[in-house]
Amino acid sequence: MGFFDRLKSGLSRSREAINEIFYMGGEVDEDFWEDLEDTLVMGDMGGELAMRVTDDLREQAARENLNRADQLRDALAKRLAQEFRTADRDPFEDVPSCVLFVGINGAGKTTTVGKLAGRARGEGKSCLIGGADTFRAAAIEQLEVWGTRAGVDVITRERGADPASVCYDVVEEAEKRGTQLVLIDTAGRLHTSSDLMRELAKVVNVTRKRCTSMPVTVVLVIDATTGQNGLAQAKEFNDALDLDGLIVTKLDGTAKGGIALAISDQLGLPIYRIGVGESIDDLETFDALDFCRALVGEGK
Ligand SMILES: Nc1nc2c(ncn2[C@@H]2O[C@H](COP(=O)(O)OP(=O)(O)OP(=O)(O)O)[C@@H](O)[C@H]2O)c(=O)[nH]1
Repeated sequence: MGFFDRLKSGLSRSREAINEIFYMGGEVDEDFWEDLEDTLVMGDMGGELAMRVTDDLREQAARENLNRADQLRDALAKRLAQEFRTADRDPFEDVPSCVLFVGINGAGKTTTVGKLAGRARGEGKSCLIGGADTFRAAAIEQLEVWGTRAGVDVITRERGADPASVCYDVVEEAEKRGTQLVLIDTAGRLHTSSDLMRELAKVVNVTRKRCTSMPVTVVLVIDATTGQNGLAQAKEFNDALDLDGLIVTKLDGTAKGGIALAISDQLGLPIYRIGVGESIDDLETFDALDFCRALVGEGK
């Protein structure tokens, strides 16, 4: 299955709900607008965004005399796409670059680091992975497996070592080697644990301070299937770490997809990549219009 089909299949829950209103009568009436707004809210986009988008589309329909639902489908995708923030810079393309990955347990950080390292090597970029998850021996092993798969060296320390010191080591080694892309995996943590968040802030600050030779980007990896709770998570991480952007994983799963939009919009953060599967190639550059067409049902 190609990337777009995977994304479409992952977003089928949201799309089916939207399909229902588009197929219902055909003629746009008051019920259509109400149903549209409700469906967007149910798709995890949040009430304010759903209202704003519905109101704008309603004005457009009146202005352009679009009175059949099927005429509005692509207009909806285009309108939703405008809500995503765009990135000034792509931290995986514009090298040299150092990227720190943060997020709750199981969000997909390690997998994403592995996929990005594989992609970088495929493009002929030099890459180094830092394993700053020193809490779990299994986490270090998992990262090493990904490093071997991608053909990229992993710098880490023994279990229990200070994670900030790993960042220090990996930046030093990257500078010595002239590495183009540094990817640092951190330990998963609950956004509600203030001690762990403080420790993570230290890791981020040490890296930002130590790494003067290249820009440091802090990326929150978020599992799209977490629904509305994802927004609360993202807010906590952003408050503690001043995030630069997002990677949304598991969009091939049973995600509603709207949460990606809600977070990007509310926190003003771009989405750099999306994860659409577990294997090394299942990562794509985010394209807002493609994403919204998969969500709304107007595929390429
Ligand atoms: N379907 C699907 N599964 C994914 C995706 N990304 C990651 N996973 C799976 O999610 C699970 C957790 O991924 P990890 O990369 O270990 O997550 P993590 O954030 O590093 O987890 P911690 O080390 O506990 O913090 C694994 O089983 C991955 O294969 C994705 O885009 N799609």
